[in-house]
Amino acid sequence: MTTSTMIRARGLTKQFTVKRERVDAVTDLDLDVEGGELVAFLGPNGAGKSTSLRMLTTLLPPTSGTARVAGFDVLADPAEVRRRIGYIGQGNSAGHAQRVRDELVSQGAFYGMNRAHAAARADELLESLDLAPLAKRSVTALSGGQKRRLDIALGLIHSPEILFLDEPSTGLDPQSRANLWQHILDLRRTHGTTIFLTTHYLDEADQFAERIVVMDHGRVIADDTASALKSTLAGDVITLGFQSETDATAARTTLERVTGAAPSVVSPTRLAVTVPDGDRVLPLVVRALDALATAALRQPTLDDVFLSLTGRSLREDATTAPSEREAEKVSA
Ligand SMILES: Nc1ncnc2c1ncn2[C@@H]1O[C@H](COP(=O)(O)OP(=O)(O)OP(=O)(O)O)[C@@H](O)[C@H]1O
Repeated sequence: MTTSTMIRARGLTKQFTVKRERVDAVTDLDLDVEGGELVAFLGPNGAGKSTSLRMLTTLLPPTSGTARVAGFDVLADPAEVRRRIGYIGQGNSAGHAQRVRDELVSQGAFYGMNRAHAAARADELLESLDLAPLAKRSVTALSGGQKRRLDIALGLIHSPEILFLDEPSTGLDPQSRANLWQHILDLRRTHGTTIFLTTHYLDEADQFAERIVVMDHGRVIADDTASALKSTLAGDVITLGFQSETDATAARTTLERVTGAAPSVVSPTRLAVTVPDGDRVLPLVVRALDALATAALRQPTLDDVFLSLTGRSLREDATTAPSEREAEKVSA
């Protein structure tokens, strides 16, 4: 482990037993994160992201395997790990009826900071997270986006070297999401904080994280930059919509013959196929398929990467059509 390695996990595994059945939540997680990296953990519901985060933050003991975070072993030295990390879970940590600034100062006291030090740090964070005008407001009177920013301030009060965020932007409107991301990026730029977060929003992971770790069924199935992951799918994605599941199923053989590529099932009535030269292939596909309802051509997204790795879509609502250059309607 080099001095700047912030996370080093080897064979990290967590099994739960639910009604005598074994649940393999995380299996053999190997992970190295260097100081200053911004890593996004992606995966469908139940993939094992939160369980991984909870093991790395000492909240959950692993069934087997090891992890060192900020230089300390999560099992042997949990207190040392906690001193050096911030963790913001899915629920709100900021839930009390205290005033915003008082909540921060109390949190500092929890970490053993003296009052003057905690107050000075609270003021610094209120400023950098755009919360200064709300310092005297009761926490319960904050909006969702403001509360999430306060959560982040609470996680940062003791100046951690690494910040873990579990779905920081879930439930926020697009403007608050963009604002929150601005703050996360600023933090990294100004303090060099290592940031490890989970998200369901593929677009924000694509845009902001320099490294994407994809998890499925408790295992890491991809780990690279967004552009490297997408470039493994060199070419264009043709997405086709059908009136019925029967039509979609019947079209698969023809589609494979015309394009020379195996189609993926996006939803019961939607197929996708990746081809090197979409402009040339799309008209051939449209001519060959009678029962086609919609056809669209676009660049690959992270969802296409997941689809090609697993045969399933990462979108929570896989039946929702993508907005990008959507559907030239070709037949009814
Ligand atoms: N305390 C627990 N007891 C039993 N099973 C659990 C427990 N916590 C998680 N699991 C199971 O472990 C698996 C992984 O769950 P986890 O919450 O880590 O997934 P996730 O990727 O974070 O999902 P989401 O995106 O929905 O938050 C799931 O099958 C889940 O039901």
